[in-house]
Amino acid sequence: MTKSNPFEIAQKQLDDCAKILNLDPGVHEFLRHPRREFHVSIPVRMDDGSIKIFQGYRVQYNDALGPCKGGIRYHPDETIDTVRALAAWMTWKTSLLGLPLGGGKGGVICNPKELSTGEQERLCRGYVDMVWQNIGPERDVPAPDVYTTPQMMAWMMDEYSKLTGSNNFGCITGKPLCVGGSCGRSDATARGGMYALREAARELGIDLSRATIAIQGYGNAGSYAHSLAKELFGSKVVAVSDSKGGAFNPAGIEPAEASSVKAETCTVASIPDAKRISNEELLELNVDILIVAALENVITKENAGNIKAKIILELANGPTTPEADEILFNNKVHVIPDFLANAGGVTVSYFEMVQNIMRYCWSFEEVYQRLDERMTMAYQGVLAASRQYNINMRQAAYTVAVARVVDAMKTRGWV
Ligand SMILES: NC(=O)C1=CN([C@@H]2O[C@H](COP(=O)(O)OP(=O)(O)OC[C@H]3O[C@@H](n4cnc5c(N)ncnc54)[C@H](O)[C@@H]3O)[C@@H](O)[C@H]2O)C=CC1
Ligand SMILES: O=C(O)CCC(=O)C(=O)O
Repeated sequence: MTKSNPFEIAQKQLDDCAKILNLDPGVHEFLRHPRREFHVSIPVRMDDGSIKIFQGYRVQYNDALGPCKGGIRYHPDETIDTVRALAAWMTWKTSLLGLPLGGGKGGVICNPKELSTGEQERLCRGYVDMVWQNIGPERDVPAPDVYTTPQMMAWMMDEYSKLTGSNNFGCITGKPLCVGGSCGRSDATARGGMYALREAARELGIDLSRATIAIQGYGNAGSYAHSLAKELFGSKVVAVSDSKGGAFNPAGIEPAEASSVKAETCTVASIPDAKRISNEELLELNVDILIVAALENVITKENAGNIKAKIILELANGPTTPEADEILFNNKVHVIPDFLANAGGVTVSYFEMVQNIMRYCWSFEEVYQRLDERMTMAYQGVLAASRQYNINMRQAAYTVAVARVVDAMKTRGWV
């Protein structure tokens, strides 16, 4: 099976939306491509004294609604097309949530698991050295994504501050609390997803306190989804997985156990008393809710028909291909699409920017309440559009988000 190109998928999704909105062909073509992108070579002094060159990218997809915003991914399989797709999805995400921000994304081809702490720090500073003139609070504000951490954001913020000669905390989000981070950013992606899930369950008449859940991916998004599903709803998580495989226990898996096993063995697959399963098997389990929280293209036309969950919460970006979307819609599986489901992260990143610029420090309660309001409003808006046009939830999210970006472009006189 050939691996689908995420940017071609993002473009196909936009093409479907252009038809529904009857978009002007020129406007449609403009939105199919990033406005600007940077390709950089980053020299890093390795611990053995050698110099290694890493390839990096920053894509600024569209900034009609405000400065670009989006994470930086470190991954050995990173490609420019993955970054382009992620930057496009960021554009629709910030728009859908009503944030005064555009969409961007960054990436570096590397495996941080193979780098020492010192090498990671030099790579983070080197990345900023290459892009600092093109980012910043008024231009483009990066954040964490797959295999990047709050500590890395702190090094990047520090490098940017040194280069600009001021304490520029608002240049990057997802920072640790002691250097301008926000309460609630660490679990924001999963928490926002839980608020959307609560709305969907209410709509479908599913009692979350009795629901069973399987979670693919056990990093920032997936592990917090596990603990929050238990804390907020009392749901039973029966399966979890990461890049090394999965574990299934119909009696339920405790978040504390999964986290401690992962800390000790580097994988959740070795949880005792659980059956080892593959990532593919996890997707097809007989559960009420499937949470995908790893990478792109995991739900495809090959496996979509075998999915038994009633709700899919897409905390990952781009986990479902367009062919799979059609199958899921026909099978009445309620998909909470990525740029709605995982928008909690960028929403609290936006709160972090606001606090940095205004020198505020909001409490956890203030952050949770503001996040809940935005996620609930976004979910209800998408549901209403899906009913109005009889389209799936992803197409509905696109219609709301793209219309706002087009309106801003027209008002600014771009098109
Ligand atoms: N961290 C954030 O604030 C946000 C993250 N996302 C998305 O959520 C997804 C996960 O990101 P994070 O949790 O931040 O990353 P992370 O780096 O904290 O964790 C990634 C997890 O995915 C697992 N994984 C990697 N390859 C896998 C595979 N082939 N099969 C199964 N599991 C695999 C890893 O083992 C790890 O547990 C990504 O799609 C990311 O773009 C979306 C919005 C915000
Ligand atoms: O927090 C942010 O600014 C963006 C997070 C991100 O990369 C995403 O939502 O995919």
